Amino acid sequence: MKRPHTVPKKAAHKVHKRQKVEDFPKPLPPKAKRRVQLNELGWKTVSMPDRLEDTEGFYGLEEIEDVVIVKDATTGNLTFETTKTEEEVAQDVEQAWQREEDEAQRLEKITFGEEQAEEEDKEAVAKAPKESEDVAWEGFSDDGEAQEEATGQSADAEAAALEAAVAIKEPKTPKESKKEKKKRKEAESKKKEKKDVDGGAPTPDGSKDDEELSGIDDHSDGETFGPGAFDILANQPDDDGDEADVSAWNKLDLSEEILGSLAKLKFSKPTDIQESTIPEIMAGRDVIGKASTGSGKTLAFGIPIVESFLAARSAAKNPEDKTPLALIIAPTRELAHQITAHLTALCAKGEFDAPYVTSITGGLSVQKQRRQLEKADIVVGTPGRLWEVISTGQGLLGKFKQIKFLVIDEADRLLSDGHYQELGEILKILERDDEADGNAETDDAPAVERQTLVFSATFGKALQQKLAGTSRGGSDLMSQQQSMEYLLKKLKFREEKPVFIDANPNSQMANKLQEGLIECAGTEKDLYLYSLLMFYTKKRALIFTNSISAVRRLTPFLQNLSLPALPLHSNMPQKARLRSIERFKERPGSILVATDVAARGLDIPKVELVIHYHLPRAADTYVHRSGRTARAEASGTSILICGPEEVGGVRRLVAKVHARSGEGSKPKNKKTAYFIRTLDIDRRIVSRLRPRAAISKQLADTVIAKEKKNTNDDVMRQAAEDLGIDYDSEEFEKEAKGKRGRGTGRKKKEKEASEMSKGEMQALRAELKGLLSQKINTGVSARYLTSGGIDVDALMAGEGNLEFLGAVDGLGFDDDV
Ligand SMILES: Nc1ncnc2c1ncn2[C@@H]1O[C@H](COP(=O)(O)OP(=O)(O)OP(=O)(O)O)[C@@H](O)[C@H]1O
Repeated sequence: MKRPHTVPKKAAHKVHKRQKVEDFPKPLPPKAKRRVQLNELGWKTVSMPDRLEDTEGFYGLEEIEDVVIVKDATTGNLTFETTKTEEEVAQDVEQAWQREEDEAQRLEKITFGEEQAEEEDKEAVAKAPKESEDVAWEGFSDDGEAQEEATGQSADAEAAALEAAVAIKEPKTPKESKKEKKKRKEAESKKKEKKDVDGGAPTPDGSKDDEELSGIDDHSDGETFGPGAFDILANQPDDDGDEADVSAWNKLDLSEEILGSLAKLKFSKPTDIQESTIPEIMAGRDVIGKASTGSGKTLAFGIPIVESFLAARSAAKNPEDKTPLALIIAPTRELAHQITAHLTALCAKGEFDAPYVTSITGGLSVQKQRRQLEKADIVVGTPGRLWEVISTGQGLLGKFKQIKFLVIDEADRLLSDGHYQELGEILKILERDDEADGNAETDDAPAVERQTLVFSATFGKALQQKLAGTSRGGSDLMSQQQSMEYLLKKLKFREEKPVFIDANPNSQMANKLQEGLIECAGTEKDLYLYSLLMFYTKKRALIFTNSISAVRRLTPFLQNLSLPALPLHSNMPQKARLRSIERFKERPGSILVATDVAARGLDIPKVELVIHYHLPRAADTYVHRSGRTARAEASGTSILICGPEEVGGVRRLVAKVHARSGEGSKPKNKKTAYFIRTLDIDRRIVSRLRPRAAISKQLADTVIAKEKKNTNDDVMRQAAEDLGIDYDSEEFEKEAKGKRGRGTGRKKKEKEASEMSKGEMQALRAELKGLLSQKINTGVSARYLTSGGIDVDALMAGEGNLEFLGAVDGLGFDDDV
């Protein structure tokens, strides 16, 4: 039996025609049939052609043998029966787990680039240093501006109002005391001694040891995805063996182990949010932390958790009684894996026994995750899978009730309507009084003093309201206060007043982000997207859409135009999601076309351009999407493509996002007129790109229509087989004809597209190839792609993209904002 779209087929008995009946051995008595649940069986994955996986039109196929579908004649309900014994089924399941583990390990090897390497030269590759695309990270500026913002907040009337709800703590830069200085000096000299003893000495071939090279300890279990997918910290430029001077961290009273890790990572100083939250968390306070995107919030809560792990090491328990120390909840799988990788990498750089950090997310085996939980110190997960695993596992409830840290990352998202349900269940069980429940399993569990830590770049409720919504009334202050009250209500903080730390009170957007918009007819967004990407060739770009179908359509549209586009959306199989991110990260100049599943938290180095193909549905989404670029010290650009009717909404949105900077729509600096600048694309160039864009769109639509038709046919055929009737697609279509309704025009187009012949498609591809080989030359006279952004010298010299005469930089933005 295959799922999702095949019916069970009994193995055909091949009987030799001339064989006599009496030659057969006596038939075995029929095996007893047992009713089974499909999700309890050991399904085998059916390999699919790459083409299908890449278009992401399928979820993948799995098959199972010896299972028949039984239909109840009266109710029509379907049940499933097998002749296998319980042991046989258990064996199948065990084998399925094994296959899954093997597959995960294989994937991980691909991630590390090891599979091919193994064939070529195992040893040489194992020793070779991994290439890092990153430039040295210089650390955050500690200049007066940030200080001013911070101190400005304390005097702010808003702060007084908020204080009613939470204890506000201003970010501060404490001066190093004599004691601290002494401690720092001691630590530094100890570190030096240690280095002198064991090291930093290169291995004979000049490379570093394996652990340091790999960056992330993957625990060899295949489910904590390794550096390839999320080598957040492994990207940091520490390959030269040098360590940074980390004396700027001393005021935070961190352990030598963590200081050692930070030195190796070359994180020479804490970011504002780290500096202000770490001491509070280490002092046992509940903390709500707000800071702009890419400002290091993960380590702001991660470092104190690891410190707590290190402090508790001596009180090691029997592994059987092991309980996780921290539970970190994030809204998406990718973010959960990234946080896991981030913390694992922090510890891998240190010289201590690292805590076991594991991800509990959908898309991977539940059983295996349960096993991993048994040894986990830090658990990072998405609410749905966490709830499933905790609530159905044995003894896990009691263990989780003893966690010492509960972290809600991207809290405004997780606590918003529509996402809260499963998180709410988790919170409920964590708070539940067992004695009242009579829950014997956890009666012995001691009451634990748990710290609750809540982080995000956006907290204002107004930011969550839809653009078209009613957010005009009420100031941002009110909404922020409301959202704090909301948080206090939903989360059971241990303290009456958790500390609220806003590291960037005057701005939600990253410092070095430049914002622009391009106006075009709604029907021409594809063309303008292509034009923009042609202009920005070689920039790593992230394109956001509001729907999965748009991702499915735009990816082949861009690929047909020879642009390296990759898809990312929540309906893709998990391994394909990870693969897309990995490729996006590896290949300079690649393009990720994504839904908002990529909007929050993802920390992919060197994303230089974010394009909003669809307008974000809410202002907070705009902040988070745009925050995928201009992270840490880097600069980046965010461009909205909008139809004429959308421009007003966009301006409102941007005004709202920048409202707290206190400048309204005043100029950001002398050169840039407003926070967001309208980009004046040269329409002549766009019109020269139109023919190729049109053909590419036609091809992409055709492929999708054909796939859709095939999938529909399969589904109909299965339904027909289940019902015991014949399915004839043409007959079915004839019957459907005449039933006219909404979407008939679209369906007609789809049908036409799905019927395009191979020859016609080949002809279109050839035509497109011809067009792509031509230069788009407008002559070097008037205006170019955008006013003021063209490097005319480069243009004259024929530099930049060969297919498209134009500079690749500029776009009328200033380099330093
Ligand atoms: N002290 C530091 N010095 C230098 N780099 C740092 C420091 N702390 C964190 N980073 C790096 O900064 C980047 C952004 O960190 P992180 O992902 O934690 O940001 P964030 O604030 O959680 O962003 P978002 O709001 O988008 O989730 C990461 O690549 C991380 O390795």
